Formats: sequence, C-alpha cells, structure tokens
Amino acid sequence: MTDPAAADAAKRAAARAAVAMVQNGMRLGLGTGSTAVIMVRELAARAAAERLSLRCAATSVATADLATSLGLKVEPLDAIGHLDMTIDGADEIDPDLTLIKGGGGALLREKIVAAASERMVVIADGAKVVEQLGGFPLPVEVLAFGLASTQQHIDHLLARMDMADRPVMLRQRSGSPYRTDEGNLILDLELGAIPDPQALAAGLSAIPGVVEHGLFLCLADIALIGQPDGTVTLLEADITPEEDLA
Ligand SMILES: O=C(CO)[C@H](O)[C@H](O)COP(=O)(O)O
Repeated sequence: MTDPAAADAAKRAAARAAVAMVQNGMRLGLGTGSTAVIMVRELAARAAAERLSLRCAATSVATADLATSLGLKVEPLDAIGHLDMTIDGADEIDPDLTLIKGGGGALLREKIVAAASERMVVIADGAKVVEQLGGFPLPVEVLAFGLASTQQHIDHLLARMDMADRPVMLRQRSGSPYRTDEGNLILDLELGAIPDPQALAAGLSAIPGVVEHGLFLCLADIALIGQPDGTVTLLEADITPEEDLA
C-alpha cells in the first residue's frame, strides 16, 4: 500500500475493530508502532467516553508516554501480572499467523507482553499479509558486548540453513547504532524468504548474545486486517498452538 492516506485509513479500521473488543475491567497490553499509536488514541477516546476502567502495560517507553498522556492507566507489567489481551501491530503476517515484528525496535518487550497475555490481537493493513515471511528484514536484538562474535554465529547459522551471504545490517539512527529501550543493538537480517521460521527461531535463540528475535511463533490468536474503505478481515491461525504441539 503506497498511498499513505489509504494505509492510514486501513490501520485505523483495524485499530477500531480491536478497540471494539475491549471490555470494561480488562488488563491490556499496548503495542508499538504507527498502527498501535492509532489504536492507543482510539482506546483512550473510548475509555474516556465510556468511563472504562482499564489497566495497561506498554511495550515501549514511547507507547507508555503516549498512553499516559492520553489518560490511560499504564503500570509495569509485573504490577499487573497476567493480561487479558494485547493489541499490537506487525511487519509481516503469514497464514499461520507467525509474525515478523520489531520494525519499530520494540520486539523484546512486545514478545514478553504478548507471552503474558491470554490473547494477542494483531492489527495491520493488508500490505502486511504475506504467503511466506522474510521480505521484511528480520530484526534480532543483540547485546553490544561481543557483537562481532554474535554476528559471526548468525552468519554460520544462516550458512547452515542455506541462507549464506544474506546481508546482516546493524540498525542505525541518526548516524549512530540504534539502541532499544533495554540499551541493546538490533541486527536486521535481509533474508528475502524464510522457508522454516521455527528452525530459524530455534537457531537464533541458541546463540549467546542474541537477546531476542522478531519471529513471533504461536503468539498471535487473530489478526484484524484493515482496508482503506474501512472494512476489516479477521484472520485466524491455520495451526493452533495445541495442534502444533500434538
Ligand atoms: O513490531 C513493531 C514495533 O517493534 C511494530 O508493531 C511493527 O513494526 C509494525 O509497525 P507499524 O504499525 O508502524 O507498521
């Protein structure tokens, strides 16, 4: 979707559909990114209009600041404990609802918050839905300590998985290495295609120095895909976690 106004309308449609699922008293996880920003604004407006009592945990400092400024009650995740629902965006969504996340650099907190939630509702415009993941560079959060060594392990892993020589880029912001909310670095893996997300996720998780990767496996329950005309399509995972483990 190249028209920014159309993309914005599609994101708003998805965000509104997700906010409509919120019930009074819920404990919510709030995502990060441009779609999540729209969602937080819609949520705050609805919460104020209907005097909803909500407890929110944010997936980034930016989201926490925005939500607080709009009057939502934001608390540390550990103060709330279990969440009823997390609403978050995604960079890519495949037919199993496996996601690539982390384009906004918040993948670590996003995954922790999603994992603490009863349900993860993904909100996105149609451009995010793909048959196979990997067109969007896969973000991998790494420690600054031993960066070269970690990167070498990642290169070896990619070579073992027949993905040798794919560019691995250290994310930059304003000419300096980008730092996450946790003070870590991000490597963006330009893979082109990810034939086996499970194997890649397992391989990345086994590398010392990798803090977390942007593959979200068996975390999303539904995806609400907005269209510029305001309609929304609901996607459900082809494989449920239970089936997956059977
Ligand atoms: O994972 C994320 C941030 O880390 C975002 O959810 C993802 O990048 C999608 O962002 P946007 O809604 O701006 O397209």
